[in-house]
Formats: sequence, structure tokens, C-alpha cells
Amino acid sequence: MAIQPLTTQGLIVSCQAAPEDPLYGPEFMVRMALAAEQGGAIGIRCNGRDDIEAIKRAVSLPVIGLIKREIAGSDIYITPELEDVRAILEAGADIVALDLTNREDRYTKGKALIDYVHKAGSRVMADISTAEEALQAERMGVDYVSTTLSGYTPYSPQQEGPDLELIASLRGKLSVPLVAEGRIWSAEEAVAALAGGADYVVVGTAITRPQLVTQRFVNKIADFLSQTQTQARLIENKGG
Ligand SMILES: CC(=O)N[C@H](C=O)[C@@H](O)[C@H](O)[C@H](O)COP(=O)(O)O
Repeated sequence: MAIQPLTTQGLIVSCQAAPEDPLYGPEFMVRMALAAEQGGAIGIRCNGRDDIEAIKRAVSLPVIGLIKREIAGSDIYITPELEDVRAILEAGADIVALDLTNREDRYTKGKALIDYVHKAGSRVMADISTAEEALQAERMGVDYVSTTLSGYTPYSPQQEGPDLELIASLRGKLSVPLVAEGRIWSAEEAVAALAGGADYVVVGTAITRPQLVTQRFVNKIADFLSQTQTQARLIENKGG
């Protein structure tokens, strides 16, 4: 099947569940991907051979595939090895996402992985955590750069929200499309990322991990209730 690159700017929905999530498994992730397509997403990002294969069959959107896998003694877990790239391509992904941070021997290994994907006729999305890594990834010939790993390497800013500064710092500096990804929880943040210079926005947890969305509501409500109860106690004490 011909590969589908990303075309029009817009929202990519990351449909990924961890093994401990109630929605773990391809049947649930396919439903998430179909819901994202129905809602107007322009691409799907997903993890693992079975999910990639099932989602690619079910939706007509470009699919960005990755394999998350922990290897003892290594910090690289997004598509670490050539065997992962092969599995992603066999599963039918249009674009392969891989870690291109400045860690371990990633630039040596990364070049071979990029070449392999290109020879197979597919494209590469580099997951990076800093502007230097984004520029290095572009020099290495990737097709898209994504801010996925900002906040997940020890030397990138650790923050609650998306790394809009990283996006702003790359404005006008890349010739390949820039993807804003990581901790985007609202439509306003997605628009801010696009206004700041991103071409695409990936949203995962806020759409496809309902237990974490629920927890966010629960925590905010608990904060509110504890504050109002403290206020009520203060008023009571004053009155007494
Ligand atoms: C850091 C890492 O491993 N990110 C992974 C990359 O594929 C996924 O776990 C994220 O869900 C994805 O990047 C979307 O981000 P968010 O879920 O924050 O919208």
C-alpha cells in the first residue's frame, strides 16, 4: 500500500494505552482511532505492532507508529532498535517515530535507522527534547521533528504544560515540519502551539487515557472542596 504522508495541518491523536490501563489492547485503540477520525483528526500516532496493524486497517488516516520498549541499561525506549523499526514497517505504519535525543550512541544508530526507513519508502518522525536535537535530527535527514521528549530527558525543562518555548525557539529554523507534542491538555494550548510555529499538534493522554482525564477532574474538584471547607471553617471560627 502506498505510504500516506501528513498533508494538511491539524490535530494528530495519539492512541496509546499502557498495559495497566483499562483500555489496553488493539480493540480499544482501534475504537479510539475511529473516534479521532470521526472527530476530524488528520493523523494517528500509536504504539506496538498489533495496535499499528489494527489501526492502519481501520482508519484511512496516515499512521505514525512507534514501539515503546525498555532495554536494561538504556534510557532509550521509543523505537530503540532496528528490529523495532522493521516491526513498525511490517505493521504498515506510514511514518516511524524514533528517539533522536543526544543520548547514548543515538546519532550513529539513528542514522542507520533513518536510512532503513527511507529505503523502505516510509518517513521518519524524530522525537527530540531540545532545539539542538531538533536541528541535528533535521541534518540527519528526518522528515518531521516532534517535541515529544521535552520534559523526559534530564537536561530538558521539566514542566507541567507543553514546551511552548522550545516551539518558539525553532520558529523559522527548520525546513521540515515541526510537531508539538507532550502535555497538551486543551484546545487553547494546541492553538498556542500552532501560533508559536508548530505545523501539527499531537494530543494523547487528554483524549485517549480516560482514567487520567477523570483523575484530573477529581483532583481539581478535591482542591476546590478542601479550599471551600477551609474557608467555611475560617468563617465559623470568626463567627464564634
Ligand atoms: C514521553 C513519551 O513517552 N511519549 C509517548 C510518545 O509516543 C506517549 O506516551 C505520549 O502519550 C505522547 O507523546 C503524547 O503526549 P501526551 O500524552 O502528553 O499528550
